[in-house]
Amino acid sequence: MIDRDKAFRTLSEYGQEHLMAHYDELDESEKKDLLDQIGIIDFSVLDNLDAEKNSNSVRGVFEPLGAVTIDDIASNSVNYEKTGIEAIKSGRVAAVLLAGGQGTRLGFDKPKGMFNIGVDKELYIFQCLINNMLDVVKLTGAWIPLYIMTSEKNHNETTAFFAEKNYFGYDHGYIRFFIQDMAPSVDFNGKIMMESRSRISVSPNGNGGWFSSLVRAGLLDEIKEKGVEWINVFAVDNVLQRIADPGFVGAVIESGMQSGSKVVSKAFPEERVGVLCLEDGMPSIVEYYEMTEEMRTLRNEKGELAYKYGVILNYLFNVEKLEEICDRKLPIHVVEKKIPYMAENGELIKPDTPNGHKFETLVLDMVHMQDSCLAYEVVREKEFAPVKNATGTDSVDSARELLKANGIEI
Ligand SMILES: CC(=O)N[C@H]1[C@@H](OP(=O)(O)O)O[C@H](CO)[C@@H](O)[C@@H]1O
Repeated sequence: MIDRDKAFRTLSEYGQEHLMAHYDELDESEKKDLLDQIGIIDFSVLDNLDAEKNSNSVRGVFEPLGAVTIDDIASNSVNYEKTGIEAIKSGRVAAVLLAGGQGTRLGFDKPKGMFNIGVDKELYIFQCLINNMLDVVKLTGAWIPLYIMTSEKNHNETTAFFAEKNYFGYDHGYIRFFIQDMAPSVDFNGKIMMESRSRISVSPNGNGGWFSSLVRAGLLDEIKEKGVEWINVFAVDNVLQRIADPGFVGAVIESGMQSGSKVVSKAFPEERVGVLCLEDGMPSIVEYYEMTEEMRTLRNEKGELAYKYGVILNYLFNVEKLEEICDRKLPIHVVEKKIPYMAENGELIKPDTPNGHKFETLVLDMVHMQDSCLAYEVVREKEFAPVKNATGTDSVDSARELLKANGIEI
């Protein structure tokens, strides 16, 4: 633990002395709690508030990137699957589930994966994902090591839930949990916010933090000891996605590329998915909110969207390459958010409009650090049912329809 003076020096270096304004009024355990938080926060992220204007907004020259299409895959599936099954059977494939988030946008104040998407029966989001993995376990006869990233906010609830549900039938010897690192939240003047007199406002540092958090948790050694070569990283919110999909794994291995990304053909220009493309000749993803109107709507000579391959947040990375790039800093995205904060009178306020910034690294920036990335096109109706909102597009309702259409009882 750092002492009071050291904490104060660190804060003054970054103009954040106000975090200790109430220090003398705190009891001993609160004092310790506050100093512990100051001790672990990486204050250097604050530098991005100025640097942001320069670094993240300057992008290279974009070009569309081709994919192995649904038709290509159909004609090579036997071959791809054979290669993928071999890799899975020999323990060369693991999976990482990004589950640090809460179900806030669904109106659900628990880990998102604990949301029950079932109608006539219980069917949790986590359960859908595990069931999808169990299909591959059945096919290959091999358990795929699964690493689940939680956050400080939802770790205890998530681990207790999995234990209570007996890991939904997955061999829990193959499941490990690790906690995502946190970053502080700031107001529009760059001052870190407080949630109470002894609690600094922090939030998970974006889904790009998964690899460094995994390394910090000491799990990379285990991954290497097991002989894992490929890691399939996937998001919690797509209940139809295939995980450690032998066809995808096999196609990436056969292609000789360093990484792979599952993609869908975008349904319409404004669809809220990032697009996989080339930036200065290297694979890159441009998020939906970063795309220019021209990039969103440009058509090729066939009349299709030029940037048509949307990512579904299901990537395959090579462990050796990840180790090589892990010392390189991922760009930090400064994102406007609604951040609960303590007012002058000590009351916790939950704002209705954005009132500050959070700092996030994004997994998609790791794609730009790869020499190559195979875009692997999947059938959206079969593999893409994102649960982002309570109703409407990409919602609980639309995901339920898609689950039913795929013969899954809900
Ligand atoms: C930072 C990140 O990984 N963003 C992802 C993620 O976006 P959301 O803003 O979380 O919906 O999921 C999309 C797929 O549902 C994917 O297209 C996009 O690239």
